[in-house]
Amino acid sequence: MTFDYDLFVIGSGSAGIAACKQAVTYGKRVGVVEQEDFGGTCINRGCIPKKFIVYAADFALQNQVASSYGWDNIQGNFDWGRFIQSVHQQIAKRQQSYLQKLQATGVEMLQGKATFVDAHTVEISDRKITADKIIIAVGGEAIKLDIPGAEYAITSREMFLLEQLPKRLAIVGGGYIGVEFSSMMNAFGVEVTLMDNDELILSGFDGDIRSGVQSGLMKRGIKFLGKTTAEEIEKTDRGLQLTLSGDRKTITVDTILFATGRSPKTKNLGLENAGVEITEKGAVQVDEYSRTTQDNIFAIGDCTSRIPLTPVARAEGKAVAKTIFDSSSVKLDYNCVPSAVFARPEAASVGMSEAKAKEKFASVQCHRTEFEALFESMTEREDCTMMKLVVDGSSDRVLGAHMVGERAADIIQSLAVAIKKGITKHDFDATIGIHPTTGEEFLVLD
Ligand SMILES: Cc1cc2nc3c(=O)[nH]c(=O)nc-3n(C[C@H](O)[C@H](O)[C@H](O)COP(=O)(O)OP(=O)(O)OC[C@H]3O[C@@H](n4cnc5c(N)ncnc54)[C@H](O)[C@@H]3O)c2cc1C
Ligand SMILES: NC(=O)c1ccc[n+]([C@@H]2O[C@H](COP(=O)([O-])OP(=O)(O)OC[C@H]3O[C@@H](n4cnc5c(N)ncnc54)[C@H](O)[C@@H]3O)[C@@H](O)[C@H]2O)c1
Repeated sequence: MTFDYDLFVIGSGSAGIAACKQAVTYGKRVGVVEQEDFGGTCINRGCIPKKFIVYAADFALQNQVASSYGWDNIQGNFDWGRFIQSVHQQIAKRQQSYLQKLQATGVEMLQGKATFVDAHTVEISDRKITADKIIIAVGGEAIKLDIPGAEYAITSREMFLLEQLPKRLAIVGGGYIGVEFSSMMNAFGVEVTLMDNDELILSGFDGDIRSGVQSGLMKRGIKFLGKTTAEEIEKTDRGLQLTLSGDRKTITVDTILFATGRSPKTKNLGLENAGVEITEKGAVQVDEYSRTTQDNIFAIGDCTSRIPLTPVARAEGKAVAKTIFDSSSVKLDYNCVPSAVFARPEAASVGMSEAKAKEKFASVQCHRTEFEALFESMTEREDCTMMKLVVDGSSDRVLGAHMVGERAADIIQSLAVAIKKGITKHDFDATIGIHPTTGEEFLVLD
């Protein structure tokens, strides 16, 4: 049987594009379909626009302490409308260059919503295309709580479309998105109330990261409500009235952000027509080679709910194209995937948390420090830096590294290479640092 494509990819996000780019290197006929903006979440409404907002917010934070460094009369006027417009222009420019580069590789790009007709056929509008192999890379979407008045709340997607900053913002969910937006919005002067089901923010991270970031946010005036969720939203003439769980107290705000996680975008994709099964939570069921329950169909990225991060999505895309078209199957190693929370204070981690390590190893040693960074010592701000190495006591191998503080993401990124390679605490001690930096403190931990 002949097909229109050797490989057809549904979804042009980080995962789908990486798969396309790798597949064309084998001289294959590759097509990709996108129902929204090419490039997916990361470049259009995720990591990239978010990082621009982090940079904008940093000016506000630096301005607050500039007088400690001899600066007078720092201008304090921030024009969100002008700024967010520039962000969208920058995104459009990046998207254009992204599209041109992809087109140049010979990948055919189609616009529209794809649904499966059968295991080799996909329908896009009224057109049917056939492919030998198909990759599902449809990503995820924010979960909206099912509570009365939920229609008045927004998700991270709409945060990038705000025409003006709210005066009062409530954020439900203290994970990556809730913490990052509470940090950015607080820097712009927005009154932020953050809440989470759990006692501490950032579930899944090492305990010292959770408490370190939480106390850093609270010192900056963010109000945190632990073991709390939203039960009801009502629109009043004073704003949005949010009823909290527990004692059913209410708070009134201008904007409510739901940031309680994301779910795979697998509904209405016709997966049942193709024999592709999903898990209870809607993720496409895959094996370690990203194969679905149908032989010729694969799934990668956020829609598989493995580790929903851009670099992982990209790596899965590359690996699956190699598995499909190279002679050997490529199994991705999910150990030591670093990640960061771009809040202020910033936090980053790689490898095992102290709690995880203690579950797995008989003897675990933690080497930890907490100090005031050089930059902060000239100011009256009380930001604290925390660094921690989790070490297997019997082999001296470093199992995890965790940091809260300036440049945590970049520092942990570099340590990730060494830790993945099996570096020991002795190797850290034997390495000479760069002075004066924050990172050098990882090399002198007691
Ligand atoms: C606010 C926010 C900030 C983030 N920040 C970071 C960060 O700093 N670092 C990081 O590593 N990760 C971050 N992430 C996560 C990261 O964006 C995702 O892990 C990554 O984009 C996943 O890529 P993907 O290709 O799996 O999915 P996506 O990028 O979501 O791409 C899926 C694409 O498929 C398309 N699609 C869906 N269904 C169909 C269909 N039926 N037909 C055609 N097209 C379809 C969608 O329109 C979408 O464009 C962030 C996410 C959010 C929401
Ligand atoms: N810097 C980054 O790499 C980055 C940034 C943003 C998003 N992301 C990715 O996007 C994904 C989604 O982010 P997210 O922040 O929406 O999810 P998340 O899973 O990181 O956090 C969700 C939080 O909401 C809480 N929660 C769940 N239900 C709740 C409820 N009903 N009431 C109150 N709290 C509730 C959870 O305890 C958790 O702390 C992340 O898992 C991450 O992979 C990454």
